[in-house]
Order: sequence, then structure tokens, then C-alpha cells
Amino acid sequence: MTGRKDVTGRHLSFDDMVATLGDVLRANGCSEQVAQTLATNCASAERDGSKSHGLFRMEGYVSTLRSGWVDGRAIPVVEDVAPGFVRVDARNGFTLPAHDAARALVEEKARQNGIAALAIRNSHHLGALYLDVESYAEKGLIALSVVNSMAVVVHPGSTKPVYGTNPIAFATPRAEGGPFLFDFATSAMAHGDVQVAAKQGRQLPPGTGVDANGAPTQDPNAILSGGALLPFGAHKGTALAMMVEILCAALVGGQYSYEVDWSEHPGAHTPRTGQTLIVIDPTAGAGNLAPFAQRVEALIQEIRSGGPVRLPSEERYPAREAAARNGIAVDAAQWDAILALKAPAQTVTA
Ligand SMILES: NC(=O)C1=CN([C@@H]2O[C@H](COP(=O)(O)OP(=O)(O)OC[C@H]3O[C@@H](n4cnc5c(N)ncnc54)[C@H](OP(=O)(O)O)[C@@H]3O)[C@@H](O)[C@H]2O)C=CC1
Ligand SMILES: O=C(O)C1=NCCCC1
Repeated sequence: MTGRKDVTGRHLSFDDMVATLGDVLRANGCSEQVAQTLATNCASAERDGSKSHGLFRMEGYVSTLRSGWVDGRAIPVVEDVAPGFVRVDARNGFTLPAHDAARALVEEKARQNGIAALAIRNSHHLGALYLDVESYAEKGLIALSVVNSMAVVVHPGSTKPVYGTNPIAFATPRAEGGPFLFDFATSAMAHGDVQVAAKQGRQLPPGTGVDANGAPTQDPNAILSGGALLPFGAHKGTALAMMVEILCAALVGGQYSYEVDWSEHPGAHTPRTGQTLIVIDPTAGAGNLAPFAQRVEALIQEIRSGGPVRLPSEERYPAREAAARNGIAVDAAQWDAILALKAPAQTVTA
């Protein structure tokens, strides 16, 4: 879509959405670069259909900035610590600009060594994780990333939330089309989706969470007020949630989700934790091996030959294409609430 805002139909072009979100973030204390990065991430998630981490998150970004919990102007410090290892101290800023600061070095190391790891600490992530891995796969690299958050997930059998919703995102090049990627929380549901269900008065599927007494519940409000989410897939998702904690706290030198304490910053919504990213160059030492992207394609074709399956990332790209043609549909009330956030003095209650 070209042209400026289509306020009547409430369809916005991607560029207009980014510009407006950037204005909101700048008005609330972000530097030009941070505002641009967060606005692009937020608009990208909305455009691709990841509603729980799109426009819905703007109120959280703004209330966190206003609470003083995060530094919207932080300058990350990149440390080149080993041939295949980069560390970044985000200096209590957002994770995305910290990742951007290290991106070129990580890619260079992955190509030189075949593999590189990036460990970000002292950072805030409120976005959709696939956007952190997709760009590597577009350049022929495999990327895997994990991020922890705040303790809202219990280990089955316990009543004490210890894990974050801890998503895992993976992206790989393939011979045809955009990267194959997937990205989901290791909890039965993302916390954002529980919040959306609570706002809409919807019950949740069985197995999503427990109430404050540890009893199973389908009530989102019971999960949000003293209860907790469960990991997906019983002990399997639980182990993955634990792995994410280890990779995002112990490895990076950051906080476990259960260590996040924002009690002195009412309104804070972005957990200050860590993120790990692993990038692999599939061509490294591949010699006469079958071309990697073609092998990925072979797997996808074999899966498809068994029936009309839905693969991860299949809905994301059509949503993106539709947005390029028609603009991104926005809910009028939600958009108006975001525009109102440009006024710095406004009180945010979410
Ligand atoms: N920053 C943070 O700390 C956190 C961020 N998040 C983010 O929230 C977002 C949503 O997470 P979550 O709700 O757990 O994700 P979902 O449960 O919605 O799963 C999304 C992934 O699964 C794929 N998928 C969905 N349905 C199917 C299906 N029927 N068959 C095959 N594949 C399917 C999607 O593909 P497709 O791409 O086609 O849609 C996508 O890759 C993620 O982007 C995540 O990174 C979550 C928790 C914490
Ligand atoms: O939806 C979630 O779950 C989260 N998203 C952003 C960070 C906190 C957890």
C-alpha cells in the first residue's frame, strides 16, 4: 500500500504504522534509533499476524518507559569474547538494539567459524522472537534464539511460578520461498494471549494454567491474578523452559525469570533478563555434501506428500503479502489509544 494513513478504513501502510509507533516511542523517552527498531519490530509482528506481540504491546512499552524501569536511550556494549562468541551488555535497554549492535559481528563469526553464539544480558524483550532469527535465514544462515521473561509458569506439581513463557524461535533457509521458521512460547499459551482472552472475556482451553491454589483453571483472570501458566507438553515443554532459563540467565550473566523484581517500578511490563542466539553457516565444511537448502526442501516435500498439512510459517508470509497489498487492518479503538500515548503526561493503567 502506498500513500498516507487510510483513517476511514483503518488500514495503514507498514511505513505509516512504523512512523507513528516511532513517534509514540520517541515521545516517551526512546532515542531515535531505539524508537525506530522497536516500532519496526512491533509493526512487523502486527503485519505478520502475531497480534499478541504487535500493537497490543505498545501500551506495555510506553508504561515501562514511563516507569523508569528501562532505559530507552541505552547504548549497548558489544564484547568480542571468543572466535565464535559475542556478548552484549544491553545496559538496561531493549534487547533489539543490543542485538542490532552485534549483528554484523555475529554473522561474520558464523561465516568464519561455521557457528557463532550471541549472549545478551541486562536487556528487555517484549517482542515476537521470530523477527530476531528470520534475517539470518534470509542470508543463508540457520538461526536459533531463546529469551526468558518473568516468572508466570509453574513446573508441573509445583505451585511456585519459576519460568518465563520462554519462547524458542528457529529459522532456516530453504530452496524455495522464504525461510522455514517457527516461534512459540514453551508455556501452554503466551502470557499476551492470556491477557487478550481476559480482556475479551474468553475462557482458555483445559491444561493452560492453574489458579492461586495450584488447581487447574480455564479462567484467564485466575491465571493473571496469583495463578500461573503451565508449560506445553508436560515434562517435555517443562525441560525446554528450563533450558531457556539456563541459556538466558546462567550463560549470559543475566537474571532468571524468577529473579525479575520490578516491584519498585509500577507499570513495568518488559522483563529485564537475557537472550541467546546461535547462528550456523550450513555451507561450512560442506564440501560435496548435498546442498543444505535443497535437503530442507526435500523434507518439506516429503511431509507435504502425505496430505494437506499446515507447516509453521505458512500463515505468516501470506499475511505479510496481504498487508503489502491492502495495508494492515487496525482496530480503530486500539489505534486511537496508541495515538493518545504520544501525550507524555497521560497515565497508563495497563
Ligand atoms: N518476548 C518474549 O518474552 C515472548 C514472546 N513471545 C512471542 O509470542 C508469539 C506467539 O507465541 P505463541 O502464542 O506461543 O505461538 P503459537 O502457539 O501461536 O505458535 C506460533 C508458531 O506455530 C506455528 N503454528 C501455529 N499453528 C500451527 C498449526 N496449526 N500447524 C503448524 N504450525 C502452526 C506458527 O506458524 P505461522 O508462522 O505460520 O503463524 C508459528 O510459527 C511468538 O512470536 C513468541 O516469540 C511469547 C512469549 C514470550
Ligand atoms: O506473551 C508473553 O508470554 C510475553 N511476552 C513478552 C514478554 C513477557 C512474556
